[in-house]
Amino acid sequence: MTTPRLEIRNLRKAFAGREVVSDVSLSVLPGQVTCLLGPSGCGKSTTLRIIAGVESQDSGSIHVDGQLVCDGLVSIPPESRSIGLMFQDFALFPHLSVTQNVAFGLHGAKKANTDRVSELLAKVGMSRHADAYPHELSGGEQQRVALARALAPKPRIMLMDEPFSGLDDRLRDDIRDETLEVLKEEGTAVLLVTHEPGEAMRMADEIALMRGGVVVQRGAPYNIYNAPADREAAGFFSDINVIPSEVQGALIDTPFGQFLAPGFPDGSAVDIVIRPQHLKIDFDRGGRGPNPTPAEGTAARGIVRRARFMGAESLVEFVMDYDGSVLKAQIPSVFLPNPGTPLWIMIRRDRCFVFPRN
Ligand SMILES: Nc1ncnc2c1ncn2[C@@H]1O[C@H](COP(=O)(O)OP(=O)(O)OP(=O)(O)O)[C@@H](O)[C@H]1O
Repeated sequence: MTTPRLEIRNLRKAFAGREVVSDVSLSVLPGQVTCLLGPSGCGKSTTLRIIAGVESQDSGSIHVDGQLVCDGLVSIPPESRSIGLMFQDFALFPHLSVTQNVAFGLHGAKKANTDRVSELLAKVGMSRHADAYPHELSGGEQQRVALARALAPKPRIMLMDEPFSGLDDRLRDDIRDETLEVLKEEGTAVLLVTHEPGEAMRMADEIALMRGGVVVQRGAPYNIYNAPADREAAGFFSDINVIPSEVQGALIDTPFGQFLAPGFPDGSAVDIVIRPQHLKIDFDRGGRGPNPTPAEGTAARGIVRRARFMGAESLVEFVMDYDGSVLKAQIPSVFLPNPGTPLWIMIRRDRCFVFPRN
């Protein structure tokens, strides 16, 4: 089994008696990108600062390549942890050129350093700006130099805290992809903090979903998206529809047909959760609606409340006949029915999640 490049066990940290990191454990393999994803204030940055060594934990341990970096007794200083940092306010040194910025953290033979700086500037596509000063560069170019600077000493681990949030949308996608390519080439283990699910899905080999100081789920983006641990985890990645229901005899009766609910006791309240792109829509056919199908179950009628064109898809909201609740459907084409139109909705049963109601 590969030794994790970074391993965190049972990390805890409280500020003024309030625990903001509660029992966080995770590991990152060499060459792997793990995203610490969660809403603002859930303790992501604090976790990162503890790993970097600029904050100390109350308990728990951190190992790098199997070696203890800190626990309650030992603490290796930040500069000896072989950790590169790239934060949102990645400020380059304004009075140093691009080359000098990248070379800043390098010690040892001058020739080797010059080669390393050239190699990295080539990798991040900044060779022709080697003699420029930061104020002469665009935001994206500064970001590339910051990446080269952080990678120059060949850190074993790179910690990145919302590193792309200062960039505009179009540029951000390009820089993310380029950054990922360089990090993979260098084989660095990366722990990246973000509150944006899209960024985590794009960058991560593994996502650690954090909430209230706790990692609630870890897994590959595909698995987290398609098998969320709970209703909040499902809702963090996209809009969700919730159909509140009750279990009787391991079955849930809904306007969309029966669902299996093995393991739930009789009378327990559950939520059936489905993402808007997994609703299917059919026409009214003078009130007859569609025939039930085994895969999609029974259809239920709703009245269009609003339809919006979103560019690549359309978003249609329905007020459902059965209880007046609102369901949202995302349709991958231009589909803009008028408000008041009756339509029928089926839900893809293989895409539904059943969670106990909190
Ligand atoms: N030095 C500190 N002293 C007191 N409270 C702190 C300190 N640092 C962080 N906190 C608190 O700890 C909680 C978690 O903060 P943290 O920065 O780790 O969250 P985050 O998930 O990174 O959020 P964001 O995405 O907004 O940065 C917040 O409520 C914050 O106010």
